[in-house]
Amino acid sequence: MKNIDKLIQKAEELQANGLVTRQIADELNVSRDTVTWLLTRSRKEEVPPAPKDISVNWSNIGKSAFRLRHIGIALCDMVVDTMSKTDVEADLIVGIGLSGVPLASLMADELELGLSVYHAYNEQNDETQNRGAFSRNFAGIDGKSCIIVDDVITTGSTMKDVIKHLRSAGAKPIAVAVLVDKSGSETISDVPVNSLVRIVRVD
Ligand SMILES: O=P(O)(O)OC[C@H]1O[C@H](OP(=O)(O)OP(=O)(O)O)[C@H](O)[C@@H]1O
Repeated sequence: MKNIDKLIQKAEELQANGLVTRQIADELNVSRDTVTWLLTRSRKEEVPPAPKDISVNWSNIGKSAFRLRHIGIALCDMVVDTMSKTDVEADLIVGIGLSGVPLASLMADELELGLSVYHAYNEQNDETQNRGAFSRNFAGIDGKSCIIVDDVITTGSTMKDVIKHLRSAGAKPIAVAVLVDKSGSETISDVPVNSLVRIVRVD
């Protein structure tokens, strides 16, 4: 089966299980436009050209704590390098749930920093609205300098949300660290983005 057919099948399965477009997009690490396209194609309707998008599957890293730890160390190295060019010292790693949290936890351990966790929620009936909160089970963020960790940036909207929440709570987001940045951004809301892989379109 071709990769595209596998994606269509997975999108259909997730839809049948009650997930909305945004959730399917998050699960497949593609944009919402791509999910709409995949589902339209699956119904054999006349389809517009496919959106320009890339599906990221990092499960060969995520399935092994050993691999994840080593990837986390590589990301720490990048972040330390970036931060050595500034006077700012980090206090906290903020992991974005769910997929950013294992990586964030390993990085907090490696850098001997506190660990905070952000739950990204979206409104049930409004796929355009992101809402989120910091978990009370982890470190508080007030006044802290934070490195935000996630697996993938697709549109950047989750990251913008976290940065906004941190600032409004009096914390200072000083760096973003992700495995893959599909937005190709060097900064998001003026915070430098460190990614192991940055995808930049040339067309
Ligand atoms: O840049 P964006 O378009 O905002 O998309 C990126 C976000 O989507 C995924 O999270 P998701 O909400 O699926 O949670 P998950 O970590 O449980 O997969 C991913 O882990 C990022 O947090």
